[in-house]
Amino acid sequence: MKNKISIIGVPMDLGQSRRGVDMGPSAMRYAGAIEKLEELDYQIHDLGDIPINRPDKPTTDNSSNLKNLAQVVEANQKLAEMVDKEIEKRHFPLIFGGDHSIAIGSLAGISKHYENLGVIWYDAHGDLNSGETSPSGNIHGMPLAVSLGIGHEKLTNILGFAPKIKPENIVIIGARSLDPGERELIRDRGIKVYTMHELDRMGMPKVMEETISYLKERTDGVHLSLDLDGLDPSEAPGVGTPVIGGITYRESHLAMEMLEESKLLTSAEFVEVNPILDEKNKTATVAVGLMGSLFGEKLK
Ligand SMILES: NC(=[NH2+])NCCC[C@H](N)C(=O)O
Ligand SMILES: [Mn+2]
Ligand SMILES: [Mn+2]
Repeated sequence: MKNKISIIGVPMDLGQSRRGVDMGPSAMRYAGAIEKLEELDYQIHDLGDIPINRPDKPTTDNSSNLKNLAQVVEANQKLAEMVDKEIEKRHFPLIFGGDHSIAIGSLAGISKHYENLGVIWYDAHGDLNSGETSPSGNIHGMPLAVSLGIGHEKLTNILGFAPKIKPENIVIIGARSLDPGERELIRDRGIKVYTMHELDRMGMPKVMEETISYLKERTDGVHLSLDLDGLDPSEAPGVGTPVIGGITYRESHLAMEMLEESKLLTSAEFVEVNPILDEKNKTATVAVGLMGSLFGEKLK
């Protein structure tokens, strides 16, 4: 029997302020995501895109500085419910963003099914802000904190429980732009982080070996949340918050291949692809290439 992957597109751009990232799911489909996974002999269930309620102009909640809070909550609620159902059917959820605020819904739906869900956060950023520490009010800078139960109650309490994950089950890879409040949280909660400094010193093979054995010991499922801005902007230019000095294309493929070999992953998402800021759909193409490695494309 073929393994089943359920693809859910989330055309969300309300978690940040640059338009176009809502076209990420189409860009990845256009770059051949479905065909690639089918070639790798998976049975694909493409559930299409979740409808997003778009306000005429950006809204800010009176009780907080969070932008478009109501719409972000609504979309993540829907996403969480869909992900939950797919896992119940024993399908592997693969989510296409959209900005990174959608990880709130993914993690809500997934974490219902695990005691100790592990999370690999492949990103230039920590996304560990809350309303109090955020420099921008953009919810895409908050999903990892929200999943730890930190932040606005409407976000932390999606599906009616919090927290979704434990700090010791998180590994951040590729960080190079952390706000002061995020650094504090990482220190206080003991979150494992491989910054670009560690990547340079240790190399990707060692970083992934350590990540895999660390998560293998303590988790019963692992979600990969891959923000394309984790890669260097020369190789993935179509992102809203690029930071130079990132992970290379080759290192990223190796990371995906090592994850595939580990058989640890139980869900994944690819986020922050913005075709308007891209060069000829390069970033979506990189994302689809990485999916290939993650799902077993290599010469054996
Ligand atoms: N998912 C992302 N690209 N996040 C970028 C966050 C940038 C910054 N730390 C903020 O809170 O606004
Ligand atoms: Mn990022
Ligand atoms: Mn991110």
